Amino acid sequence: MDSRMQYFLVQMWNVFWYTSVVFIVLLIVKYFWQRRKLYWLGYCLDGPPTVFLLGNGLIFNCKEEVLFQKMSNIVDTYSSPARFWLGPKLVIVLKTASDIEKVLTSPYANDKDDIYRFLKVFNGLSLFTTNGTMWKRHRRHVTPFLGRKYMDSYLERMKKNCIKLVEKLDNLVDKDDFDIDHSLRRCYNDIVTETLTGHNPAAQEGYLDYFIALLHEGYVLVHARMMKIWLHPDFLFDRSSNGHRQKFISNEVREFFKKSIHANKENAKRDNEFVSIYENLLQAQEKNNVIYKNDNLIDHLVTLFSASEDTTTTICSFLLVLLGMYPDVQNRVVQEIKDVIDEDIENLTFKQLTELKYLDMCVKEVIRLFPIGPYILRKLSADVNLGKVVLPKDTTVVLSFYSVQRSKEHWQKPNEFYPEHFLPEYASLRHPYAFLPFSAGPRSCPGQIFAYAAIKIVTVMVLQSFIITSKGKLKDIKVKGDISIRPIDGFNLKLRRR
Ligand code: HEM
Repeated sequence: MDSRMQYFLVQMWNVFWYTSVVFIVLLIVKYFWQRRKLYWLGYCLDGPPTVFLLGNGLIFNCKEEVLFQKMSNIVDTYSSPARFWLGPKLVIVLKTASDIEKVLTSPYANDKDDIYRFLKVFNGLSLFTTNGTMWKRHRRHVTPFLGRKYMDSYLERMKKNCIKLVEKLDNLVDKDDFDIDHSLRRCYNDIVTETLTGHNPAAQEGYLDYFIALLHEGYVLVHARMMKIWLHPDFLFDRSSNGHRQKFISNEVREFFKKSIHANKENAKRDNEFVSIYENLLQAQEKNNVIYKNDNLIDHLVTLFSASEDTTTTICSFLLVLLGMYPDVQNRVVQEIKDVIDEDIENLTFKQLTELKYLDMCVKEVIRLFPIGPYILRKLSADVNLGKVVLPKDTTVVLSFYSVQRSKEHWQKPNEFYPEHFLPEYASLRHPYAFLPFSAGPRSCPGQIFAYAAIKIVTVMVLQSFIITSKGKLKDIKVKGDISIRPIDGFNLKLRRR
């Protein structure tokens, strides 16, 4: 190769190299520009003056009085166009019942924060991931089928699966401590899938263990992405091994629902009494195609499934472990079950479940201590007046339900398992926004009736057959948080035949 040719090639290489560098820099600038509002500068009301990292931003924790003095400055700065466009997103963490009430009753706090976009990979366009009119349409479409009217029919399916659960647990009687989460998760996967699609996937026979493990991996990936700034760029994440894995899991989940719907159609001739949520959604869509048009009902199924399977399993596991730690409470629940239902599970109705008032108090106390959604994020679509200060449009508010549900101001024994917190005489005096496990307002959880029914029926049937014992006390439970809160050491307990 002569020297001119060599010179030419070197120059070409340099051009290629510098163009690539400029191109990559431009891509990074474009990404940061587009996503600039995903970087937080936050202020947390009511707390010692510390700084902590929440997901992808710094939150300055300071005393409420100090913050409100500073607040007018902050709000003025954010109202200036330069800071508004160039500065990081403004995040305010609210921890008091009255502040949370003002946000949740405002018509300008119904939109989810941008960070929920990472759920789209699983949930598509559905309740979790949409805002505005599209969200309203989905909400009107889905919520009726989670109402009281349908509970007796769902209860029949729940009972059948609980009978199987009791059979399976019978093999573990008098054995060493074991983690109840595994058996409950299988049971709730059967309950939820059957309610949603009409098909029972036989999770309790072990047919779904691989799928359950995949699901958990999927939840962990989504949560990690929400929390870690370096996993945010789609361009990089989609090409990473985690990105490929997430896509694979998402496809598997969707395939699972398509197969379940198909399997139910095959079985429909044998059992045509039960109408699944999918069939109801389909009928409603056919009747009101213009209003309810959603290209993919699978998005709704995946959303309802992911919203219910893990939450009910986790809360019920916490409840059984706590009943094992507090035998007096367990005995009271057992007595109440005898009084209201006796042994007559076959004829058990949804109404009877609602009459189990003490069990209800126990479930509430567990969700108070371990709220599955310890905080939620909303983006304000207009200024919201907190009284002391006006939060500007586009602020992200973090509503910390965990703080308010453990606050001395509202609870006699904030860090203890004390179902009496929910005695009507105490509950009626409490601030209505001091207990918000299902959030409140138009975007509150539409599945709470279903959740209470599913948790109560499993507890009733387990307690009718077994005495639970678990070691330690509430204070010994150390929790970790991924997409839900769960104990680091698992939900360990021991069973004896009752
Ligand atoms: C103990 C169980 C449960 C708890 C503690 C719980 C809690 C919550 C909370 C706090 C929210 C608000 C989230 C936010 O605004 O970011 C929510 C939303 C939601 N939940 Fe639940 N949930 C539970 C069970 C269920 C069940 C069983 C279903 C369905 C059958 C369900 C379906 C949903 C849906 C679809 C939303 C989104 C609502 C919307 O944005 O319009 N949840 N849940």
